[in-house]
Amino acid sequence: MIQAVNLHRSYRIGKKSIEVLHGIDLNIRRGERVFLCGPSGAGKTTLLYTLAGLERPEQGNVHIDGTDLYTLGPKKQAAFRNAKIGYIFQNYLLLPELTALENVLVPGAIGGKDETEAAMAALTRVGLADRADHLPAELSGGEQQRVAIARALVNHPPVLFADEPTGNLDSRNSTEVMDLLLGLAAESGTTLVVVTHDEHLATRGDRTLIIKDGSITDAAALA
Ligand SMILES: Nc1ncnc2c1ncn2[C@@H]1O[C@H](COP(=O)(O)OP(=O)(O)OP(=O)(O)O)[C@@H](O)[C@H]1O
Repeated sequence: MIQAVNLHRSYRIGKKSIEVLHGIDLNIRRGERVFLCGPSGAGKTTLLYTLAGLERPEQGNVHIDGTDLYTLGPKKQAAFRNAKIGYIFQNYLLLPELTALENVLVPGAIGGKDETEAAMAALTRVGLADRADHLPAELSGGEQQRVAIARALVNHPPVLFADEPTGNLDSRNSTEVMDLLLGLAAESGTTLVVVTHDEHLATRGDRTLIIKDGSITDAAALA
């Protein structure tokens, strides 16, 4: 479902260029749940952005469901992402001036009865139907994260990326949010890639990958 070949990405800081992704190859099967771990600054977010079409690699390519992401023009790529890819950003990234319902509506073509129904259905799936009119500031961290999950899933994407979805939550909320994410993904056969620092949570998928020094290793291979 997700195939990455020879991904290279570096950042220029002053005069220095630092290579963050060092020729990464990756194959993730349809419906597989993969956890991605690694030290802070190892490149987990950069890899997720690159796999999701949000950051073009300097070398290499990414195929999602058979489509070569970075050969698409900007409009086609945006439409492809909207249909195929859900993304849960680090720190929720909800728009503070919009209600929970309006935040979930953001990925759709704004407005229309069907979109509102779909957004309400997504909020219901994450247990927040009664909070639809609340602003993010009126919600707890766990609730905000659930709104972000509803937003990522509103279009029923076959692929879902989640960057530290429990990073700001206490352990009870972390378990609840991870249960929800894994449950929703299992219900619809979603391919799931989750970045986490939490080694306990990282064992709950089908596979754990470790990124270190710009390269990726299967955790099972290290065991
Ligand atoms: N836009 C940018 N410009 C310059 N350097 C960047 C940029 N984005 C990331 N980096 C650098 O690339 C490296 C990898 O960053 P990335 O955010 O991918 O790491 P990470 O593994 O997700 O870290 P964390 O676990 O702390 O979130 C870091 O050294 C970071 O400082």
